[in-house]
Amino acid sequence: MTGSTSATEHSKSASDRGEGGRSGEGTDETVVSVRGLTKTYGSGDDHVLAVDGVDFEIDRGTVVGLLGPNGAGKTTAIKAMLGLVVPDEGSVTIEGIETTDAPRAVYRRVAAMLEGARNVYWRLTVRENLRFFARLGGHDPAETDVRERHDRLLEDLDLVEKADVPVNKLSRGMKQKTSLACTLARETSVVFLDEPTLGLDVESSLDLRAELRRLAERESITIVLSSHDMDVVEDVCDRVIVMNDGQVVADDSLEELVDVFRTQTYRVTVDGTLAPERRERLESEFGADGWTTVGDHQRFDATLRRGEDFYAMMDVVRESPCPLVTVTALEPDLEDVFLALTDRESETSTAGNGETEMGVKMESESESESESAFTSDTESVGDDPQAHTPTQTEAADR
Ligand SMILES: Nc1ncnc2c1ncn2[C@@H]1O[C@H](COP(=O)(O)OP(=O)(O)OP(=O)(O)O)[C@@H](O)[C@H]1O
Repeated sequence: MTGSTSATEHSKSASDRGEGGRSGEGTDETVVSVRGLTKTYGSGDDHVLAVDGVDFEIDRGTVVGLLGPNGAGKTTAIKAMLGLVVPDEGSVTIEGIETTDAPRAVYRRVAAMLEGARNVYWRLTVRENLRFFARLGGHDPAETDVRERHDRLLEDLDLVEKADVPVNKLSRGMKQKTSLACTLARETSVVFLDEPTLGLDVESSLDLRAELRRLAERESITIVLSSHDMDVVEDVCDRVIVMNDGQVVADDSLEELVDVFRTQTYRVTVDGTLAPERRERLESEFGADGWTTVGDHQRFDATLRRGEDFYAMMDVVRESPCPLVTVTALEPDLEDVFLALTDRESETSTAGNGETEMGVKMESESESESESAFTSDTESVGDDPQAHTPTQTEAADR
């Protein structure tokens, strides 16, 4: 895909300059290392190449946004990083430990919030949940440092007043915050978060973003998050990895990625109305969108994949009987970058809540390799959490 290639090339050159690209040889600070990761589901004609030779490294204390359209391979990559999927080829290490060699040692170093509020025990209070999840990870909740950690989480996530309230009596946003607090209830090196701000009001979302930044900056926790809320990604992430068709199509600092597209997003205004065929051509060849009519003028926006596309697009406009009025360079946002990279503008669906679906969805997964103990943290307990049967690892770790 042209757009992807061009952006990746930019990323690589930025990386060569040491300005933000992170792929390459690991360093002492490398916490997550993914090398040549390949995973195929099924076989024969029905096989799906979900992840295709993915490489990246993540340094300690970095907040990484893993983005990509539906089916891009994000979930599979995350599951491989958690040790829930066995790669066909390649390897994943967490703090130097191969996930396939020592899954239990890896579980102690990672935590994940994969299904939002569904991973906590609704009949237990917020504090009881925190204590439970700390114990699950081998920490004694009565120890001073664990207690202090829980108090701080309650404080930071504005849950102090609700600490002794059963989770099923909380609002959706508070459940979500409880879930995040439980994910952080024990000390780990890496935290994977799927849509961490989903369902939160603006204030809670901002609190949570601040907490994530604090965790990364003060506690050097490495965070990998997926979100379809580009504001969250722009606010919280140091770095963005974009996947498409099983491959990494961009991996760079947020600033570099947006910079790459800064000179490539335009608003074009013409006098009159372009013919439908010409409009269709601008849409299909240059991704024109945002069509608006203002008085006698019509305008559209386009984020171009290559510099030379600008001239080609202007030729299409100039061939029309509508005189060109203005062309303005626009400041792109991460969503423009994402759409240009993944070439999926027309395919990107809109969820019922009006938000664009770009994040990881974990809920419908059920596969043979996922029976590992890690799922204990992510088990859906719905309305009857007490019915939960501890898995082997829960029992072993208690
Ligand atoms: N258990 C499975 N069995 C067969 N195919 C699978 C399985 N899990 C994922 N796939 C396929 O692998 C590809 C990558 O899926 P994956 O879930 O990793 O992508 P994703 O980027 O997380 O997508 P989404 O955002 O929709 O969750 C898709 O084509 C998907 O249909």
